[in-house]
Amino acid sequence: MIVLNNLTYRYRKGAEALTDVSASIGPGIHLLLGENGAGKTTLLHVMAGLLYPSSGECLIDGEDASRRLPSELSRMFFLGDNMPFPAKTINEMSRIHAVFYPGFDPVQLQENLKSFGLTGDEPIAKMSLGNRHKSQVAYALALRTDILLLDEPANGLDISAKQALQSMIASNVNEEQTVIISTHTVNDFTNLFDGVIVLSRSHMLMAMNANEITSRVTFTVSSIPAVNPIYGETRINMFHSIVENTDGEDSDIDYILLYNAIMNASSRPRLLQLLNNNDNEQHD
Ligand SMILES: Nc1ncnc2c1ncn2[C@@H]1O[C@H](COP(=O)(O)OP(=O)(O)OP(=O)(O)O)[C@@H](O)[C@H]1O
Repeated sequence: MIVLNNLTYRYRKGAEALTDVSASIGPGIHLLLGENGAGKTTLLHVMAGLLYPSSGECLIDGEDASRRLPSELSRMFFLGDNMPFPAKTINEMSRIHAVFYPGFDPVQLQENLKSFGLTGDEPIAKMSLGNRHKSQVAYALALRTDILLLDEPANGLDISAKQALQSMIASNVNEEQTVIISTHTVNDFTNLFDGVIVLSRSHMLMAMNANEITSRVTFTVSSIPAVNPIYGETRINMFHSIVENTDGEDSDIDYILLYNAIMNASSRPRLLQLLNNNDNEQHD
């Protein structure tokens, strides 16, 4: 469980990147959304213990992330966008680095690499950006850490690699793992998420389980406008809406619609009121 308690982070030469952020994030695959500069990468860095909060705290299973205890570091992996790997190849990386991760599965690594058409022996320095990214994501998933933080994992991947990545995440991640994926391209990962976290302008707008969301609101698509929608958009002559869930039926979350609704100043108050109707920010 990742617990954020009134977490604030201010860069020395910059504005506040996280302001009084609180949430509890449990096992599952969580989508992290927010506009450019919202604070997503900063949040992932704080969770990984790479940045220390200016105030408040980030607890990973009760341990302060900023202490970077070796026992905790071996349970977590952060894959940043364009992160340098200290090895010539992914296979070398697995020999010198994966030893620190007790859950590492070398067979899984080879399977992951194969689904991207890679062997792991390609020199990282000579790989294209997309292929480097593929091999790094394949490696990160095979480490099987309890906490996995992925910053824009689909960046630079071609269409078929994005599809392979989605199936890889679905098949690699088990129920006990907590995976947070920051992305601007939600459609690269359909039907993958157990929860969603939205940051905007350094503030946490929501951190909720998918089933909590669908128990409170319903996502509809119809040829006529919905009655009393919380938020709606017209896409190719169809009305896509978020309405209050009054019949208890689950619907599939349209993450783009949800994000647009929460970023819209008119719909946000009613949406948040419905979503938080028990004032519970639990996200486990
Ligand atoms: N090293 C830094 N020094 C000063 N300010 C920074 C630094 N890194 C980020 N910031 C600022 O902190 C805020 C949050 O940045 P962050 O990179 O966390 O946002 P983000 O949501 O990941 O954005 P993006 O989607 O564009 O990657 C922004 O205002 C950014 O300009």
